[in-house]
Amino acid sequence: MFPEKFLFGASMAGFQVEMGCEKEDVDLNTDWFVWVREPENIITGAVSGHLPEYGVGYWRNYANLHQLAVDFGMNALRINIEWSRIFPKETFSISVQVKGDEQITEIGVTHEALKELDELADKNAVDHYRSILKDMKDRGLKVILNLSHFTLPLWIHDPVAVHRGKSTERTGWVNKKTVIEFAKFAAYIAWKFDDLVDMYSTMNEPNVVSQMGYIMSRFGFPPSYFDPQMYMNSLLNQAEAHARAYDAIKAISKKPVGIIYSASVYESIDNDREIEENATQLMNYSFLDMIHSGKIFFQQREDMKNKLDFLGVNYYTRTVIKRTESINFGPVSLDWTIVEGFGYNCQAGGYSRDMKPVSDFGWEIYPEGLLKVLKQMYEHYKLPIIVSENGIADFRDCLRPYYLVGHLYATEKAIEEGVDVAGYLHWSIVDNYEWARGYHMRFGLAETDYNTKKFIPRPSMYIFREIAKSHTSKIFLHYLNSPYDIWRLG
Ligand SMILES: OC[C@@H]1[C@@H](O)[C@H](O)[C@@H](O)c2[nH]c(CCc3ccccc3)c[n+]21
Repeated sequence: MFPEKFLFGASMAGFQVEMGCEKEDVDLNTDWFVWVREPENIITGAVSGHLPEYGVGYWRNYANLHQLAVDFGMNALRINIEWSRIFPKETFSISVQVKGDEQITEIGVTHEALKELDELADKNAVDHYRSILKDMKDRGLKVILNLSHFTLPLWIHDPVAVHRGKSTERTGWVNKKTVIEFAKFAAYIAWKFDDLVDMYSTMNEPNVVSQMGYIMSRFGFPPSYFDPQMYMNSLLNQAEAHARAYDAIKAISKKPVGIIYSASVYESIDNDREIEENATQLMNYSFLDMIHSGKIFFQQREDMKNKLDFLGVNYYTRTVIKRTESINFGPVSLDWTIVEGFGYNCQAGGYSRDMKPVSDFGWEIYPEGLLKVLKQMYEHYKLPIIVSENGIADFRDCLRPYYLVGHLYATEKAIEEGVDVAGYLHWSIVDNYEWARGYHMRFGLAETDYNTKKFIPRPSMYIFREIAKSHTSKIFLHYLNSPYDIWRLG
């Protein structure tokens, strides 16, 4: 059974759902807004050519989406506040007390600084986000507020300039100054919204931002510039930014503050335990260790430890690896590589090499991996966990019922085996703008009609409601495993 207070909900991101109704709802001031319409990216196929301003329209029709959540058994939603909407212009001029330069160990945002930030802030955006969060609360939904979800204000990041190798100050998370500006933003959000927030997350998937930005530079994420040193700097700066934002929020709020991290389970094709441990350490633990134990690779930083009250774990599928001759790039060296035909690397709409079904996105259905990763993460950090993203791109909703039951069962089983899981947030409640893939990928429990902005619940959404109401996934186990024999969770 799921605990009485278990959070059943969904996650969303501002850039992926807000725009779509009126012209004035469009936020022109982010790196992603510019990136997805950059001609080079569209012509080369790096991005879909779809534009976010034709999307869900949540900025205007948030009440419908919140009511849909309530109607289908949800008691929580995760959304983020777009930094660029609150501060469309730079905040460098606001002075705060900063200790350290190479290593920023403390940032003091005084009340004076908050009032000055209030002068710069877009008051309509502040008020509008307050209406959105208040509407969630009024309908009995818990508010899980994330601050940064992939997008950065254009005054922080010029993705095309970086992509072209041009010299610019606006290098996003690679620039140390971004740590200070993010701490100001975090303090301001806590100051203006704390009465409407139940839990904070500082950022979504810092590891993905760095990996897709500076290593996997052919997957359409800004700035798609292969540079291992920039990869490392962006990771380290995001870890420091999290720690300073954690302190800034805690100076104002008593609510829990965590981070949302993209995790996978790393399985060797030939039972090579050593490379599984190496991959898990590098990909799942190395970033989070920085803000949990203060371990920055081989250095200890007291100002970075104990900066997590909970962990948001985003899990979609596994990663199968095999040993290789060590590959050294910059500060990182790998003795493993990813094997095609499993996990994220399958043929869309087909089957994995283990004959497990694969989504429209080419991701293998592997709920066993969620059970494993929840147990690994809890064993390693002993922190409360929320499954903050889990879902499948499946326009026809023919795989999602199996995916949903399998992963909710994995979550329920983890709880029964002693893991402190406080919630499950599906990705996502409605179809939305899928970054470099635009509207092609449909992750919604409900289908989005992008013409009418109506949401049509898919069959899976009724399954979600029954599980949320009965507080167990076991009512569906018998019906939703055998045809595909997807999982053996024991
Ligand atoms: O791709 C589905 C979702 C995105 O829509 C979310 O914004 C993002 O938080 C998120 N992360 C992941 C797993 C890592 C990943 C990110 C982007 C592309 C491919 C894999 C999947 N998703």
